[in-house]
Amino acid sequence: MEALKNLNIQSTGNAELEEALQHKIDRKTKPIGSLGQMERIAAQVGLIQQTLSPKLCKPVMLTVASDHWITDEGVSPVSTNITWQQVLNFIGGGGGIGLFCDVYGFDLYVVDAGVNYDFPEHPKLIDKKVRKGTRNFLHEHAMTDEECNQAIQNGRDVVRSFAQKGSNVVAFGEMGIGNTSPATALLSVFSSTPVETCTGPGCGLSPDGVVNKAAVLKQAIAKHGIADKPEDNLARFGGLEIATIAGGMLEAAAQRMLIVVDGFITSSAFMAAYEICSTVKEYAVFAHSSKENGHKLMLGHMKAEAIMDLDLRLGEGTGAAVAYPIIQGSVEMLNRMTTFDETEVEDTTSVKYIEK
Ligand SMILES: O=C(O)c1ccc[n+]([C@@H]2O[C@H](COP(=O)([O-])O)[C@@H](O)[C@H]2O)c1
Ligand SMILES: Cc1cc2nc[nH]c2cc1C
Repeated sequence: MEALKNLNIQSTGNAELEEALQHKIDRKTKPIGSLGQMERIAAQVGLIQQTLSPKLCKPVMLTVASDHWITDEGVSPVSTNITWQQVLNFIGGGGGIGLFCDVYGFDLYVVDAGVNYDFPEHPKLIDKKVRKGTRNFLHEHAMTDEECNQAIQNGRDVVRSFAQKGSNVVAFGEMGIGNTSPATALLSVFSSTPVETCTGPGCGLSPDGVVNKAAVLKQAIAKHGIADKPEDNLARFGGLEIATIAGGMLEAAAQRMLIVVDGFITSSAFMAAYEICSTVKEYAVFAHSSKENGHKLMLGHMKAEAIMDLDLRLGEGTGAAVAYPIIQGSVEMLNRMTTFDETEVEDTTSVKYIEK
């Protein structure tokens, strides 16, 4: 696929720096390893930036929106009008993501990847509309190869433009009524898990509705079959926002940016990117474990460790924004926490913690 050519993602691996980062963390006035996942995040950001003193600059939140005509099959409990209405809400600073970006210091942009609405121009809205809504993949592929390619390219272009403006942290979220269906289909396809096990209520489907949703997805997967190439599965079962986010994540890794992944749908985009190039995982932190059924399965499939579990299932990027202070704290710990060498605290680094 054209949009995946000239993609150069380098491993962050550097044994010498990794050891130096670990030593720096171990000299802090704390028992060895006692800041747990925060230590791993600090070392990861150090490796991404190839420094003992990383800095988080100009964090940007990209909430990518699209509609999905699989909704014609009754797979979502709410009207597709919510997608465009929420886009307008977000760019005005509203909704969960508008609020949390304000609280946690993210510069929020909404990317229109395929919303069924003609928006007026707005400084916070990036027009990358490929078409009005992903096709109903019960009957035809969700995207043509060209549409999927365009969406991936758009994601890459948007992220590159922020890297060029000095952002080295990019969080991803999404808005799209019906988009738990493509995310669920991708989970089933990529993890070889029965689709019934992957399917959940999305934004509030009834138990009968969930049974219908799983049946629709099962039929769609049987109709199109599973392709060898991840990008072909993305075109068959994905969504325009999912493909745009996947492209954005791949570009973020190529630009050595830290990627903050939100919930179920954003993680499905990450999973597609991961299937395309698994090195992308070295650049990603997973904000939270969503309440949507398949998310824990999805994270497990990628051996990914989520920062928190707050029973969130809103999407939009909200979990990524809420988790960000933990990432900031991890990096500040590496840079600014006192050490045994500069305080009067007795050095306890010879004490080893034995797991029971
Ligand atoms: O991020 C999540 O984990 C998450 C889980 C369930 C639902 N959502 C949001 O709900 C919408 C999709 O739900 P649905 O039922 O219409 O497929 C979409 O706008 C997502 O942002 C998000
Ligand atoms: C109101 C509403 C807000 C959302 N935000 C993300 N998905 C959503 C779904 C609904 C229904």
